[in-house]
Amino acid sequence: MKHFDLVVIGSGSGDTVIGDRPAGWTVALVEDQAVGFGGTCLNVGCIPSKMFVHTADLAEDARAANAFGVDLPAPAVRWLAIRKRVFDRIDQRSADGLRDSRAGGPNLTLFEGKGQFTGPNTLLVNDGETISADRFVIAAGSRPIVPDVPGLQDAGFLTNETIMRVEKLPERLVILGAGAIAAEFSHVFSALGVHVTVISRSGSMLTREDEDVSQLFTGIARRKWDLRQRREATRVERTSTGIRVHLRDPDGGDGDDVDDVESVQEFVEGDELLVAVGRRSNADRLNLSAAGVATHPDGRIAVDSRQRTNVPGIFAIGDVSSEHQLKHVANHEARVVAHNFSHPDEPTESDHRFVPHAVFTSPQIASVGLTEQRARAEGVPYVVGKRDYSEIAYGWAMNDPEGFAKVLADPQTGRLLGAHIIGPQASVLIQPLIQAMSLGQDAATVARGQYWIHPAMSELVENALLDLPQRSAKSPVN
Ligand SMILES: Cc1cc2nc3c(=O)[nH]c(=O)nc-3n(C[C@H](O)[C@H](O)[C@H](O)COP(=O)(O)OP(=O)(O)OC[C@H]3O[C@@H](n4cnc5c(N)ncnc54)[C@H](O)[C@@H]3O)c2cc1C
Ligand SMILES: NC(=O)c1ccc[n+]([C@@H]2O[C@H](COP(=O)([O-])OP(=O)(O)OC[C@H]3O[C@@H](n4cnc5c(N)ncnc54)[C@H](O)[C@@H]3O)[C@@H](O)[C@H]2O)c1
Repeated sequence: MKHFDLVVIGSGSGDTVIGDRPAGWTVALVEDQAVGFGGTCLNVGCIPSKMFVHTADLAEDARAANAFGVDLPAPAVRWLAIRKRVFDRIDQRSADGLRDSRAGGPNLTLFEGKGQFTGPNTLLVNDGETISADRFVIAAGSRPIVPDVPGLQDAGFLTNETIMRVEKLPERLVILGAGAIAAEFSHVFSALGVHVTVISRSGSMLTREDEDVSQLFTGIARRKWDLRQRREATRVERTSTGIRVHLRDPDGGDGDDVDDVESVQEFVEGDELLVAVGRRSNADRLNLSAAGVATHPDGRIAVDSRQRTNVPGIFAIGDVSSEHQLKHVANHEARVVAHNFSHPDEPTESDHRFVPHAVFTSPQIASVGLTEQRARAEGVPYVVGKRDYSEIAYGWAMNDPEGFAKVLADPQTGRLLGAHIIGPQASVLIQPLIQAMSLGQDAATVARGQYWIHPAMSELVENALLDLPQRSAKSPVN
């Protein structure tokens, strides 16, 4: 049996651990290429989706140009050219990674196949070879949840793993779910001219965002897409004209009422159906019971702040264990593990206090820290500052009528508790607020302790901070 200092399962964020491993360690990477070498973010997640989002933004801007006095023809969309631009780059990067890992190099061996534990120190690869190691890092990611809706499997559906590679742009797309993936792909496909229907179980889209953000975005979504609110899928069928999803009001009664509700015959139909109802940890693919690794009730591997599982020598990072299914969190956790391997006497811990995220839809959304509804529910005292894009000079330039930045601060200390932005470049604008929270700066220091370039869009952030009640503000500097 081959023995290694370290075995890493998963080539997504697991790759960072390998890159930063202590000199001289023998390492095995086990990867079954379920989504392509390099994992979700590279192949079927963040990176290709944002390349499509940028393309969609261009098409949307072209349609909006006449409001600025520039008349452009309606964009003609060449789907295969759009897809080729994205995947020529992605597939090359994935292939390069696979080639380099196959070539190995000093002390690196790639095992291509599915890894499953047979004990706390042993892993069976592809039902063939068993390898052993002193340490394991499980970076096995997550996969789309497929809800148990009658007819769904037979009718056929897309997930984030397949939708970006369809051969033909559908004329009509139905999306089940109203979270991050739904919001991003609704924007992508509607901007490319596809009729989009979104099925939301709750009354809103993006319900985990701050209530003001979710409410504004839901209103915008209703104008742009066929948003079916408070609806759940009861049955899916393929008809001669497409894929039909039968709907009912989730509060419309229990299962016995399905017939009554279906007699109303509410359904939506598309040429394609995207299922985007969340993602679940791949921990169940690893035969963890053989190693004795504990999991949470939702299936995620349980880890401590150093990413250690309950079994000595077994670590987990990223979507397989994290409550934040975000690439920057997976990367952070990978760096913590790698650091602690190299510096066992000066261990560091993962910092999940201020995890930001952005939803790259239209308008963009970015957020960090407490939402107002959570502050209320947890009884955290707070004050609010808010500024609309329409109140700052660059917002006039952009013609943005609705977007805003909202900050929550501690009324006593002036420390920021949360920040939420909806509007152009939200994902970039929020960064000084993430920095302030992470480095413990109070709102007044951030607002007045530096210059803000005039008339840049960042004045939105400055003005939201200045809108906080004065008691959390110190004397102005700039
Ligand atoms: C459509 C979409 C868009 C997203 N956009 C963003 C974004 O904009 N920003 C952001 O921060 N996050 C985004 N995310 C989330 C982000 O992609 C994930 O949080 C991140 O990729 C998780 O990385 P990971 O290393 O934990 O897992 P992965 O990258 O999924 O890596 C896991 C790897 O393990 C392999 N594997 C699994 N089980 C086994 C096994 N038993 N044996 C061998 N190999 C195995 C898999 O094949 C895979 O390659 C997005 C996700 C999706 C789906
Ligand atoms: N820009 C980004 O950072 C980004 C983009 C896309 C995805 N992601 C990551 O990927 C994860 C998965 O994205 P997602 O959009 O699939 O999940 P999500 O958790 O964001 O949203 C899931 C949606 O599905 C709904 N839902 C859940 N079960 C349902 C059911 N049985 N029937 C109908 N609706 C149901 C929920 O109410 C919610 O609206 C996200 O949580 C996020 O961490 C990140």
